[in-house]
Amino acid sequence: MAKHSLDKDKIKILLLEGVHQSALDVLKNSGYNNIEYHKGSLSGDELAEAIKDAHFVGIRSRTHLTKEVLEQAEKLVGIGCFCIGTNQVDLKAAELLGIPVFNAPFSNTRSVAELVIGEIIMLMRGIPQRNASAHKGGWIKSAKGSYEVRGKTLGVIGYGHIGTQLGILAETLGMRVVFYDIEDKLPLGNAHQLRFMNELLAQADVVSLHVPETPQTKLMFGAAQIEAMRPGSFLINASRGTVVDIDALAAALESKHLAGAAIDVFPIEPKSNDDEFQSPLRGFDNVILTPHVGGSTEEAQENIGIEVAGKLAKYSDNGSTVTAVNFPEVSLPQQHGTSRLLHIHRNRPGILLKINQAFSEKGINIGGQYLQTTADIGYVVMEVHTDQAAEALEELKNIEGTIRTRLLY
Ligand SMILES: NC(=O)C1=CN([C@@H]2O[C@H](COP(=O)(O)OP(=O)(O)OC[C@H]3O[C@@H](n4cnc5c(N)ncnc54)[C@H](O)[C@@H]3O)[C@@H](O)[C@H]2O)C=CC1
Ligand SMILES: O=C(O)CCC(=O)C(=O)O
Repeated sequence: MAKHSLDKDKIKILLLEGVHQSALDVLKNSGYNNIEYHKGSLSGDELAEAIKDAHFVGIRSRTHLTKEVLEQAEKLVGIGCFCIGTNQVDLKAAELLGIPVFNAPFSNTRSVAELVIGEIIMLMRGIPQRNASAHKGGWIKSAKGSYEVRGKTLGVIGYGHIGTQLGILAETLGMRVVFYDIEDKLPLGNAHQLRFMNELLAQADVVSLHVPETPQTKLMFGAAQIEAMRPGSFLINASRGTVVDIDALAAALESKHLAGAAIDVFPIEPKSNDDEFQSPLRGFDNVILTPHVGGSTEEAQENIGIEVAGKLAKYSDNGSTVTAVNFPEVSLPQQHGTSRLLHIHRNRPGILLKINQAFSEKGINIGGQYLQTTADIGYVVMEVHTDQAAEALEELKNIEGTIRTRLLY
């Protein structure tokens, strides 16, 4: 029978931001019932209080797990981002504290691509302003400024999982697709990669941004890029709010250089649905504003729940870190008849030697050993006879450079 260094009922899992019921089902089916569930995000003292005795935490994009928050979370062993973006977590701090971070790299990508397709059609038909007018009793029955998407050019910036799917969907509507990416990418369908972003901006009737938040993408789309877009074209951003200079965008809408925009992500987003949304883009009838719902569909959230909860349960059960975004990746078979020890340490020469020496001096036989490292940390998983597991754990705790140890079973 499997034994954990902690009884599964003592492993507290904190789930925030209303992650899908499927996550709870997976965790409960894996024997984890000590779950604290919150519909919204937490911050400040509330977050510190809830996370201080949690072993795992599950979040979406609103909860910020900074170095300070993580340092207060003394029991935390794993983080699940129930989304794609992991920029809301200080990944380096988590790594140095020996905490792997998992996400769902694909599960909501189709949902984002579908939303953007809908927005392209709505924007090119001038629907947002007609809709706004009709709500006020107006009636703009006119073809002026309304276009089919067929034959128009879509410029995709960031041709990854979302950008590629968007390109394929746009082509089925008869659009021509060009893209810009810092990497050489295989163009799908008839898409065409352009070497310079400005080439794309000069050609595109609609520009859609699908880059991750990195130091390089911060404000990468500012006044100069907006100015380089074709007069009367449209901008869509469902990537991250830090990528676009919102004031520059507002100015281009004000001057009518751009005919409209669809924005799903903002530099500052309300912490909960009860907080007011503030943005210089409020009040433009030709702008579709959505509350960061690009990936918020029932299908995506259910799949994300299953995927990320499964990764957390697997790490807790057998130490597997495959697909962790900040951690050495170790893929492990289930072990029978032995106990498994996890040891996370500062990556410096000789640690493995010290572990093996310590075990050898105590007569602890190692049945299996797996080691992976990053530049800063090492992650070693060992199998030992169950009778010797407790003694082996004590030995591991005393190895210089140890960040964290766990005995699984
Ligand atoms: N609005 C929403 O609800 C959602 C937003 N997202 C955001 O969308 C982003 C993209 O998602 P995926 O397509 O799955 O990511 P991905 O990692 O598959 O693709 C990103 C692409 O951007 C490229 N890239 C990186 N830096 C670049 C730069 N400076 N210039 C041009 N290209 C650059 C990469 O080479 C890569 O091809 C996520 O990182 C996330 O922030 C993701 C899901 C839902
Ligand atoms: O659904 C969410 O909470 C965030 C979606 C997102 O932006 C992502 O997956 O990166």
